[in-house]
Amino acid sequence: MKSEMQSFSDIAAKVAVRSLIEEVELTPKPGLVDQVNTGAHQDLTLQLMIKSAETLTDTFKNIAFVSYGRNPSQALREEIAAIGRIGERKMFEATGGVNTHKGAIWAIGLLVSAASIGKGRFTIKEIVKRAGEIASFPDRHCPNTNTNGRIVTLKYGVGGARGEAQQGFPHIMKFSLPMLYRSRAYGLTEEKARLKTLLSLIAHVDDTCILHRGGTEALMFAKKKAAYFLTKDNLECINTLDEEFISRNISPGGSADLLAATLFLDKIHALKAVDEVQKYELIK
Ligand SMILES: CC(C)(COP(=O)(O)OP(=O)(O)OC[C@H]1O[C@@H](n2cnc3c(N)ncnc32)[C@H](O)[C@@H]1O)[C@@H](O)C(=O)NCCC(=O)NCCS
Ligand SMILES: Nc1ncnc2c1ncn2[C@@H]1O[C@H](COP(=O)(O)OP(=O)(O)OP(=O)(O)O)[C@@H](O)[C@H]1O
Repeated sequence: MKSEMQSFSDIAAKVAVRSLIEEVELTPKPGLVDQVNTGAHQDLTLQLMIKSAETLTDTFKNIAFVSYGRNPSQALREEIAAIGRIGERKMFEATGGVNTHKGAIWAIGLLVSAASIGKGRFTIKEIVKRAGEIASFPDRHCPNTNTNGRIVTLKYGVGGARGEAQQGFPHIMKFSLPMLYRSRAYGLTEEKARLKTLLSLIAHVDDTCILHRGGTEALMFAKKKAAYFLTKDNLECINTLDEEFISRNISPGGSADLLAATLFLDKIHALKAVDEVQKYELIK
């Protein structure tokens, strides 16, 4: 029989991978890979994104397993960083060197770890708080390479993926989760609710993917346009935004990662209320 720790790790990994797949399958999305086009990307496809997500199951499972019932600490930070880096390697092997989910491994990896610290019983607020604590321990084994994110965070003085996590995912707590819940309560279809959730992120996140490709001008453009489309009831015209992003080479990859992280938190929270048998039914 499986231990509680093994069951939770299996479930958390399934929910994490499901969230990644649901993010990429959401269509339309401006500038991002979806079921209709590959957005502002020449090297990514829907199939590659799904394959990449599926290779990450063991990474998330192992992160949950080593985190179960522990407290945030330097030791835990280093253990999950090592697992996260193995995950990144597997992702690059599966995609032939293309970056499909680097930011997502980071954000969702931390959230999986935090949820597992609480043995699946934490509230969303507790999960993001613990994730922030883990991310705030120094990454002593981080290779000293000049990643796009690092170059851009220094150049423009923004927090990027690291800052977002260290602060306890403020854009999820302030914008995307409230938008998801409000849109559902308002009676929007789940698809539209998720699209609005994504737009709420693009309108506020200092996305290093956008900054790296197009600087401040592109970031300002993306934020302004997303805020404008959020005021529209008819979201069908989102295809126009997709065309504008593609023509300017804008890809809000950081917001896409945070959308997947939002879906992860929403699902993990929903699973708290059901018993073990129902859990497996729900995540099948
Ligand atoms: C912190 C990470 C993301 C590296 O960050 P860095 O900015 O140097 O890298 P890079 O530019 O290659 O990737 C940044 C990624 O974050 C996403 N992103 C961009 N902006 C933002 C933002 N504002 N908020 C959240 N995510 C963002 C993008 O999609 C992008 O893919 C991460 O790869 C890392 O350090 N991993 C080590 C393994 C680890 O510690 N894991 C622990 C948990 S699994
Ligand atoms: N649906 C999606 N479409 C495109 N990118 C996504 C999607 N979902 C998540 N992302 C995120 O966007 C990032 C890819 O962005 P990008 O290709 O700009 O990064 P890069 O490879 O670091 O830089 P560049 O391609 O500009 O040289 C991935 O790390 C991934 O986490």
